[in-house]
Amino acid sequence: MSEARQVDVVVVGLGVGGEEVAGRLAAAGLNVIGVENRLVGGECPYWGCIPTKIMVRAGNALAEARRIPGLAGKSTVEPDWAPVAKRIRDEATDDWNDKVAVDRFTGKGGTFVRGTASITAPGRIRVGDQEYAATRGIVIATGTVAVVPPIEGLSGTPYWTNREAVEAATLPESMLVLGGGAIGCELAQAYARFGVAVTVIEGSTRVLAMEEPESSEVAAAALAADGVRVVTGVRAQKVAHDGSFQVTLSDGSVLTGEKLLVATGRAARLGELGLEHAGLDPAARFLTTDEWMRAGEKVWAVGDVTGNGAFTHMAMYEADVAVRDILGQGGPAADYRARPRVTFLDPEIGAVGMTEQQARDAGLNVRVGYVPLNQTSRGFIHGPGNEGFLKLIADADRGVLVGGTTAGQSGGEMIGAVSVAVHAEVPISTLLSQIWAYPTFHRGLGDAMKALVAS
Ligand SMILES: Cc1cc2nc3c(=O)[nH]c(=O)nc-3n(C[C@H](O)[C@H](O)[C@H](O)COP(=O)(O)OP(=O)(O)OC[C@H]3O[C@@H](n4cnc5c(N)ncnc54)[C@H](O)[C@@H]3O)c2cc1C
Ligand SMILES: NC(=O)c1ccc[n+]([C@@H]2O[C@H](COP(=O)([O-])OP(=O)(O)OC[C@H]3O[C@@H](n4cnc5c(N)ncnc54)[C@H](O)[C@@H]3O)[C@@H](O)[C@H]2O)c1
Repeated sequence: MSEARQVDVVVVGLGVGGEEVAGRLAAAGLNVIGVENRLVGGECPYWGCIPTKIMVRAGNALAEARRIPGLAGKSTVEPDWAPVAKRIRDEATDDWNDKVAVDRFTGKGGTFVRGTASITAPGRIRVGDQEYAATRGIVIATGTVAVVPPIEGLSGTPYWTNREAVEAATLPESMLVLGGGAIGCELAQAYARFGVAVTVIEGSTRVLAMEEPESSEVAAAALAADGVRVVTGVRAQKVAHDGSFQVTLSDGSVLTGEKLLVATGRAARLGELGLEHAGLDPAARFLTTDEWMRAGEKVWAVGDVTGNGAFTHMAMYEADVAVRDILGQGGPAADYRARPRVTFLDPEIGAVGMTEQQARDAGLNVRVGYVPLNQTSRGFIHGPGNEGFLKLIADADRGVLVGGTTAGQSGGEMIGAVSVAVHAEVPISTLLSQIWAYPTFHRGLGDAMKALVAS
């Protein structure tokens, strides 16, 4: 092994969070090593947000065209996956090539190392034969991978995760989806809109189980409207593959499909990082951090690996906090009260902060304002495709919103207004006196505010 190379910072994993940290520290003049064992940019641009939202955009165009009868005449829709696969391959991922992203990082003055990094001692990282001594510290941004549950027969089969589902140049005739969370639901609807016969198998009693129950109802109805079969409250017990998949469920029934997509959650793989050499627990599920993203002595962690919310905007947010801490710039520490999320179904389901149940569990004096979207002016105007609702959650004692859900057309955009209110703790009295443009979807938030104070 060659002698340890002295640097300021080593960033392990150059996904969304790591690339942001490494790039900004390098641009600030630090001597930064960025290590990535797959593609710089991580899951989001190559197998996550961007390609799946390209699918969603295409599927939504088909769905909107199918709404023309009754609204604007006749339509004939002939779905074709080829332009979607082409956009993903050529425009979004450069055929899964990260040269542009590597150049972006080195252009800021960083040193890129392709390989798998592990900690060998406090402040020390090894990649292959080279050791690095990081005087300022180490940033761990290694993300998560798809969880593959220990179901009998599954591991030996050619099941898909989000990666194969995103890389598919052609579509199967049928697909079973294990898991009705964000990944399962989004991919199920997108595939179904291109003619794939999709069945979602969700172990808990409802899809999108982390969100409001009303969100689960809207999501289940939307999937059903696109021909997706959703079975809930059953778990897969056995998987067999003989060209197609047979999945035996806990109620004894057997489902078949050409492909099987496993979308049962994500896990940080901490066991392979040598964390024990830095005084951290390699058996933990996630790396616990303080409000400055410090996981230990001269160790920071950002993104999915912290378990604070597996979203690109969370990785970027935590990266910003860590960078400011490393550079001694101060500013606000991490604050998770107004964590937004959007499930990109049609209708979109935006949410921020607490659900009603979370607020009740926290012992708050909860008030709820609820409005079905089709009872708002814009919902009525919109007609077909106007499913959804607006739900606001208030802490009546403090007179502020602590959460909300905006399900419907532009639900992901509408949640921005609720995010501001939760983040800035805008008094409900101020929100009530706000003027909401007519007839926008977001004007429904004014209706929900009135329903809240009347409740
Ligand atoms: C199908 C899908 C759709 C999604 N859609 C959305 C969405 O619409 N909106 C949203 O906000 N989020 C979405 N997400 C989540 C989003 O992709 C993640 O939250 C985000 O990528 C997390 O960034 P990260 O930097 O923490 O980790 P990652 O992007 O996972 O990057 C971590 C990187 O570290 C590398 N690495 C790991 N270990 C090592 C090691 N020892 N040495 C070197 N390199 C290593 C990995 O190869 C990886 O490239 C989606 C995810 C999936 C799977
Ligand atoms: N629009 C977005 O922002 C977006 C989109 C996709 C993914 N993501 C991120 O990625 C994360 C992971 O997504 P995900 O959908 O894989 O995970 P998830 O945790 O959101 O959902 C997994 C689902 O699988 C179910 N499940 C687990 N084991 C099962 C089994 N054996 N049989 C049947 N069902 C089972 C769970 O009950 C759960 O509902 C999300 O939580 C989110 O943070 C975000």
